[in-house]
Amino acid sequence: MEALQTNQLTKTYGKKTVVDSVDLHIPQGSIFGFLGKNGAGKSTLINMVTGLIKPSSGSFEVLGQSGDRLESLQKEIGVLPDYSTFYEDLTAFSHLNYFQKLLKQSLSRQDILRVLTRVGLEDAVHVKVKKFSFGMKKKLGIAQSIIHQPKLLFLDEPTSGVDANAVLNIHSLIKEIAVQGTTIFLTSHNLNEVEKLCDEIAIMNKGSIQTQGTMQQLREQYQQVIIVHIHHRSLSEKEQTQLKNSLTELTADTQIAENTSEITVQSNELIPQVNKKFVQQDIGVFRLEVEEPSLEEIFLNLE
Ligand SMILES: Nc1ncnc2c1ncn2[C@@H]1O[C@H](COP(=O)(O)OP(=O)(O)OP(=O)(O)O)[C@@H](O)[C@H]1O
Repeated sequence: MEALQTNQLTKTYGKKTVVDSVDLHIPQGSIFGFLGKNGAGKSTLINMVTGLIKPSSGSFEVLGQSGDRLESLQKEIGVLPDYSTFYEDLTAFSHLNYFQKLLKQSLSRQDILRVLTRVGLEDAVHVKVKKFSFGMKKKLGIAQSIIHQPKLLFLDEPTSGVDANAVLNIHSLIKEIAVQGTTIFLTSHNLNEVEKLCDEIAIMNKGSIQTQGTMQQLREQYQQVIIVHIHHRSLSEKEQTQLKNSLTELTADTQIAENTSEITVQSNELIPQVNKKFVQQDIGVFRLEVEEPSLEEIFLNLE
């Protein structure tokens, strides 16, 4: 069973198709990263699969149940929307307490305090939400989305607007929740965050899924060249020229220098052959580092 599956899911507004025949398969227990430029259709897709808006066509299943019967699954799903609204006159504690009762949970005072501590709001338990900063509201939104220990958690931009320390805390919280078996659907414009946290990534563009896979699969699919940094023994100018000449047929670009050289090749298979050229010329290699493209580079090169 998959945590979420969409089949040709589509949403149109008038003549504009903002989500176009999307097929997504999200395995249970994964941290799934969902990316796309502003206006790509991410929130619209999330709003459909969390029951906020109705699809124009297509279908979806959440935790093995048809999307038509989403009400029965509300206790299994947690959502941190792109902007949360709160009862400003309630304290953080009262807010969560009210919310857990809405979800028909029976959490003790200690349970609620534990959740507030987990998101880093232990010093604001009795502070009214209207006095909260943006980052504190974000943390309260996360607390609200996890209070009932959902099996599937949608986090839309969980770290935007929070300070660096809180970002790290939220990242460890996300990993911890995933280890406990919750599937996480993470939308973020922070590509480093997605690269660091997610098992699988989908990139949406103009309503369609442009690409989907693990970071390694995306690298293989979109990597245009591979840059290898080779740290070697000191080379004389003559040796540098000889080495450069011997590498011409293997490499797209070579930057040979006295102690470290940068070799650009078209595929991974060429790396051992490059290494062999060093060995043949009796050039000891101390370290060989392969530079991999970041998700940011892949994302920026798409389209
Ligand atoms: N209720 C609506 N009526 C008409 N058009 C809408 C409606 N909601 C969204 N859209 C349009 O659908 C497109 C996708 O919007 P959506 O909010 O899903 O994008 P997004 O990928 O979440 O963007 P962002 O990263 O900025 O949050 C946009 O062009 C938006 O203007």
